[in-house]
Amino acid sequence: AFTKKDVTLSEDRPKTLLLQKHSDYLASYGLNKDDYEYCMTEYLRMSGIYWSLTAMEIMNESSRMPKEEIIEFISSCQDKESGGISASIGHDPHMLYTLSAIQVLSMYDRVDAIDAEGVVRYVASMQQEDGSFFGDQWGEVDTRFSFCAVMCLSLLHRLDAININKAVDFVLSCMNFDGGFGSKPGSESHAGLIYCCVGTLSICKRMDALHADELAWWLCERQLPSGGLNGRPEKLPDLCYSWWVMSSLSMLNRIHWVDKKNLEQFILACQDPETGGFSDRPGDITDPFHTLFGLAVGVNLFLCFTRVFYYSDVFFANVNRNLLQEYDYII
Ligand SMILES: COc1ccc(S(=O)(=O)N2Cc3cc(-c4ccc(C=O)o4)ccc3N(Cc3cncn3C)C[C@H]2Cc2ccc(O)cc2)cc1
Ligand SMILES: [Zn+2]
Repeated sequence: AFTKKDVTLSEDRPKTLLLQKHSDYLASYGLNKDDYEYCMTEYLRMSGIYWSLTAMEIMNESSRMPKEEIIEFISSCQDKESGGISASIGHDPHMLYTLSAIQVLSMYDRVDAIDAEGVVRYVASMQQEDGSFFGDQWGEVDTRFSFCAVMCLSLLHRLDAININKAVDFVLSCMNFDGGFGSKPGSESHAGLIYCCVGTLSICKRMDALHADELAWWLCERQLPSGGLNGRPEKLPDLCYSWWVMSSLSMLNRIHWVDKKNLEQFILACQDPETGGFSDRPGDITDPFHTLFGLAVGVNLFLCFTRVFYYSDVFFANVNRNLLQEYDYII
């Protein structure tokens, strides 16, 4: 049966970045602790804080976030015994939330608020004989956790704590004939995992090992007539894939292979002028996750930043303030 493979953008879609709306949306997210979505996302709270803070930083509005409360929360989420950090108080430590915590503390320059050596010990303890990384004590392997490990240790200036060559060997063992990467050896190529693998190789200074042209070709093939990008062939476009694809292309210095004007339209159409925030596709419910990635790519594309747009830059969101001023985006 024929299934819809793209979306059509409506005429009355937003045509500019509604930055004040997004700032208000993120500032009020989580104020009402009984809010349904807030309660349902307790299991990823640490990452939710990271996504909201980074989005606010991109808009130069991070002063609206409760800094001291966040730092206190992170400190109480570190597991004293393993050194790892959990998504919420009383949850199990995990590589995903350990990275989010270190990214937030790095943005606040408050890594001193936790036992950094304990974090290093936890991350190193997750590396396996084949160079891969577990996500937590239960032993799930995924190239996402390779990225978490090297990004986290890079922020702590402690890459010496793991076997870099074996980490690189495992990532390369996940490369497919299309130049892309999956979660494990033999897994099909997926834009989110390509971002993790390219980011890992970039931090390990092994971009030479990539088949850059084949990979960039597969990435720019993600763009659909609506301007949006999907994560795999035959899938619907989804805003967050704009980030996974565009950041990967940026690291490959082939960002010009995508139709930016078309993509910009799709990104702006994913804004909700009522609630504020971005959703995965026009008309869906907005969330902090898609709001970060919509802003990260939107602000870059829309303001035509010349600077190379790297995974680490967006995490520090050291956005060029005067460029935002130039486009009178100061809110
Ligand atoms: C709504 O269903 C999901 C499915 C998976 C997840 S996830 O945690 O595995 N994850 C991140 C993610 C988060 C949200 C979300 C909603 C509210 C908040 C508050 O901060 O965040 C929503 C989706 C989402 N996904 C799922 C997704 C995104 N686009 C399409 N889908 C199906 C991504 C998912 C995997 C992930 C990606 C990056 C990352 O740093 C961590 C996890 C979360 C909700
Ligand atoms: Zn998405």
